[in-house]
Amino acid sequence: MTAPVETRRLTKRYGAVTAVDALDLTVRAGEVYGFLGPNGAGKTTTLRMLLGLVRPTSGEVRLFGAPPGRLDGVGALIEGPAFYPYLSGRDNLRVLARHAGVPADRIAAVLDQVELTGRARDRYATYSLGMKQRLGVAAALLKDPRLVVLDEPTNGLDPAGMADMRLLVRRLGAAGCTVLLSSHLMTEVQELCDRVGVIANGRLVAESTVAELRGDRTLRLVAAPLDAAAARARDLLGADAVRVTGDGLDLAVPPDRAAEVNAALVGAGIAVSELRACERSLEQAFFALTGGGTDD
Ligand SMILES: Nc1ncnc2c1ncn2[C@@H]1O[C@H](COP(=O)(O)OP(=O)(O)OP(=O)(O)O)[C@@H](O)[C@H]1O
Repeated sequence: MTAPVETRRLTKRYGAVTAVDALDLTVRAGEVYGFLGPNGAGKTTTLRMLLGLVRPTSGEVRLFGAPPGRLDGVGALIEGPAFYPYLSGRDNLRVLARHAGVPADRIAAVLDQVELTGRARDRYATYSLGMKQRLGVAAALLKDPRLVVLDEPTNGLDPAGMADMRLLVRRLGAAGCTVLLSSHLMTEVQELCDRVGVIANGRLVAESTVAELRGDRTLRLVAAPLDAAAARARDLLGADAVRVTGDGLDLAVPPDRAAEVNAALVGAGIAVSELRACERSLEQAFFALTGGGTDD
């Protein structure tokens, strides 16, 4: 097992509560992996087990093939970063770098990476929440890790802070760093991640690319009269492929059949006012998988 992250049947019980239930997940080198689930699904517990902060009840964790705990090559922001409020951002990083045996020249590099160079001399206490969070990422990057683990990195941030953090994650990914981030925000995962693991009630209910999870693209049709449109579409595409929803039809066929569908309906004297390709949002896919929701 040499993937950045691999778990086998990873399980954590707290008394009667099974927080994480036989989780098998794999994060591949170089990808941005989104760990998605509603509050209380078991995300934080899983990340803490990955980092060796919580001992699993059973099952196994391997980071780059090794047991967790030896954190070289792994950077993490898992609980709110703890910094000295009266020290500057740079001095806080100096303290951490000294403690971790990291050369001092890394400090300027990581400040630059998280775009805090201009505010590096200011006291931590004067930072916005987004800046505090970015300093937390800077601390996680000090050792130039191959894997970065971020627990809900945009949680509590305002829209601008969220945008900054997402840009930072994208840059890390583009630079070849493997990123594992948890989130309860589907739009965020959809936007940022190459692959996603969906967790509900401690169980992994899906692990795939965002595109695979959304499933096949289909056609959406609005036409009048709708009954006649449905009948003609069933003749053409088969009854199973046609579903009446709201004021239109969902057609479970690839979008490249749009011209053919349009010609058939117009030929039958039906007025087609809308015909477009559509894909499930990750949200719809998530509902379909879990029957539950997130806070998005
Ligand atoms: N130390 C603990 N003792 C008892 N129960 C715990 C403990 N830590 C977590 N749990 C329980 O385990 C379950 C999963 O919690 P966890 O924090 O991992 O979920 P999460 O997906 O990270 O949610 P959130 O986004 O709210 O943090 C919850 O039911 C939680 O109450």
